[in-house]
Amino acid sequence: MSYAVKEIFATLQGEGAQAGRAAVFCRFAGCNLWSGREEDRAAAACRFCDTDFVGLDGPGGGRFADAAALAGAILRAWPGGAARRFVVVTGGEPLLQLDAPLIDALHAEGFEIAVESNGTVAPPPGIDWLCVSPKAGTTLAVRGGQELKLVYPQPGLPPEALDGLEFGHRFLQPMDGPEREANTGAAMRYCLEHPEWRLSVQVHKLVGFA
Ligand SMILES: C[S@@+](CC[C@H](N)C(=O)[O-])C[C@H]1O[C@@H](n2cnc3c(N)ncnc32)[C@H](O)[C@@H]1O
Ligand SMILES: Nc1nc2[nH]cc(C(=O)O)c2c(=O)[nH]1
Ligand code: SF4
Ligand SMILES: [Mg+2]
Repeated sequence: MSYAVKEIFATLQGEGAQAGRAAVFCRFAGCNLWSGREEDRAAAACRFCDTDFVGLDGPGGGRFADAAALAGAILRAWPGGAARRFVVVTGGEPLLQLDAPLIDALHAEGFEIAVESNGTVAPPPGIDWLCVSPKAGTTLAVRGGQELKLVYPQPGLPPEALDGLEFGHRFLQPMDGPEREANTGAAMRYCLEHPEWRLSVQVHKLVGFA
């Protein structure tokens, strides 16, 4: 299978339990919950997205003919040596494209593989760190993983609705947008009253990196 990739770049993970860790980000093009076009946002299943995942035109983006070609591009973007190689596969919705050949090729290059998913698509085996960020009104195809990261607040999806899921870490990530400050305060209050949840601030936006 070929892969449609918006961008590949190295930066620090800005969110969740791995925040601060060096990573190559591989952002796949396309999502099943929004076309990515502003004129479609109001009618989309996911309406608060902060990301441009349309097209192949970002830094390092393009169409990759096979897993070896994409894993090679990801390795070339890794700034460090052989130790602690870490790739964050995101999008768009990465589980529309991430498959066993790419997982095997990245593992063969020594990468630990993290995935950022909306949880509506069943993951292939072999992912080392699965972060699921559920979206109100959608049906989860995933019941567990390493990290649950709920954008907060979401009308129709209170944190309590996710009580039965099996994740090692639970984060509330304040919804960015015009209400970010108020949403951060609300998320803090929820975490204080429900200590099984922790706050995930999007460090890259605060510090000003990608
Ligand atoms: C752009 S998404 C891509 C991965 C996948 N489609 C998903 O939604 O999890 C990456 C992360 O950003 C979060 N996110 C998107 N828009 C956001 C916003 N406006 N404020 C805070 N987090 C946001 C998502 O919930 C997800 O955890
Ligand atoms: N620094 C940084 N950390 C991130 N963690 C998840 C991101 C994403 O867009 O999936 C992201 C991102 O876009 N930048
Ligand atoms: S599911 Fe993820 S990539 Fe898709 S629109 Fe929502 S936040 Fe953006
Ligand atoms: Mg982002």
